[in-house]
Amino acid sequence: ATPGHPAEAFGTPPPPARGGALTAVAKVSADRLALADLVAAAKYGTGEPISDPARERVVLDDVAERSAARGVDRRLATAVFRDQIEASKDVQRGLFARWDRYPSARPTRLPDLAGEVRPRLDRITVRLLDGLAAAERPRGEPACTPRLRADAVREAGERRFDALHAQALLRALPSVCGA
Ligand SMILES: C=C(O[C@@H]1C=C(C(=O)O)C=C[C@H]1O)C(=O)O
Repeated sequence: ATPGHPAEAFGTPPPPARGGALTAVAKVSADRLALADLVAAAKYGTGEPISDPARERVVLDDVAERSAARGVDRRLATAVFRDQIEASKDVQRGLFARWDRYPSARPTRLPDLAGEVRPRLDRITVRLLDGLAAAERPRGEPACTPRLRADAVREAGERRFDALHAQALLRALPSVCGA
């Protein structure tokens, strides 16, 4: 404690440390959301739908199986990934609308959805589940929601996310705290 520092003197708790388990969850979620740009680019102009329920089923089945192996509550894990998926689709819809309107902003490369992008998403699944396992304690604390929101806002700022991605990142996270 710094003698004479008013906050210390009155026992005000210090601000939450950065780099904690919830911060890591926000970072992995931002990594996943950044991939939505590649997903959108892989689908745009191909007739491939933004929403693919069969693929979502594969993702959620994978999550259910892997969560059990890590001791992460299966319903929690599934709820978190449902939010991740909705957030990804928000970004994809936003990008499609942008590209319809501004042809010069359209992607110049057609990424390979099955061969490149989905395998990258699958690797993030593992990281996010590990993150949820590591964040078990802070997830149950009352400060979870405000801390995670603050982490998401900071993460969006550091990555120079636009409003579309920043909103989607907030959309991706509430279920982490059981909301
Ligand atoms: C990311 C994709 O788009 C959507 C979002 C998904 C996800 O976030 O995992 C899965 C299926 C699609 O509904 C995809 O098709 O792979």
